[in-house]
Amino acid sequence: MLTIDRLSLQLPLYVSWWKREWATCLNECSLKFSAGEVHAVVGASGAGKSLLAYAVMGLLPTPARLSGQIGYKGEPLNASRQRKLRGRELALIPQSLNALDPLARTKRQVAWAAQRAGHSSRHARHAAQRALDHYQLDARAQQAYSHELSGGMARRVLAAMAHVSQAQLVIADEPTVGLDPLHRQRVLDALRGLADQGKTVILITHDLRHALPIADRVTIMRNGQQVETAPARAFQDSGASLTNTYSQALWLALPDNGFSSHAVSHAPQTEQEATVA
Ligand SMILES: Nc1ncnc2c1ncn2[C@@H]1O[C@H](COP(=O)(O)OP(=O)(O)OP(=O)(O)O)[C@@H](O)[C@H]1O
Ligand code: NI
Repeated sequence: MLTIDRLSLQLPLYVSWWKREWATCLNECSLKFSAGEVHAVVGASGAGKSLLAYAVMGLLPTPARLSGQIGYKGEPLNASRQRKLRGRELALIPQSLNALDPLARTKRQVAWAAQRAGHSSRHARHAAQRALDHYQLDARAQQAYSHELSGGMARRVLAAMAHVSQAQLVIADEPTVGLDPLHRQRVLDALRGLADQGKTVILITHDLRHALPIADRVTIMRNGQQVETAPARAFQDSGASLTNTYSQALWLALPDNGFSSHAVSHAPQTEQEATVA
């Protein structure tokens, strides 16, 4: 469905106002995402998760140096295809709440997302209403402008927009940050539901604990590199079937597993270090 092959990304880093260097933000990432699965991409802040999402959607900042291949349904996903499919076949629930249009009320904004996906305007209004109800956005929230919404409400509006897009591929970038447990569960269940309908769902999160119950596979990222891709069931007991010490440390650091956060910060960066350690 979606294949990422040796994707590397460098972005400019201004070491002083006249001197620009290129910082490697993604380093030879190769990933495959299949229809019908929730594939979680998990890593600490700055690991490169959002940039991976932007690279797939064609929303990287410029200038950027990108190498490697991205394929979608067997064909290269180039810039013109990304433009054509974005908001239709490819949907992103962005991490930043600034993605909401400050000049449109909630309901209109969700209806636009549905219309963009190809619904007639009447259908779009219905689809928007269903999605808004699903995410428990009440009449007041539906009439509100984005600055009048709480962070958690705004995040649910973004989820509703992705929901109405009818996309084949949904990338949800930290979709549950700031949500209470009930709403978090609704969003996660909705993502699982999309995968069960045969769609491809990429769940980006720093929280392995929330991802595991709905994920089929998990990719752990660190410092722009993909550390390991494993089935979600590998994250159990002592994590012995995980091949990488950092993935194991992330798993063991979860509160129910002994809470050894020391292990995460001291996990070796590379396999080479792991052998040395
Ligand atoms: N527009 C940009 N220009 C330069 N560097 C950037 C830009 N956006 C991100 N970076 C750098 O790329 C790295 C990865 O960023 P990214 O946003 O993908 O991390 P992330 O894994 O999504 O983190 P978080 O969990 O905090 O959202 C970071 O070191 C960040 O500083
Ligand atoms: Ni991010």
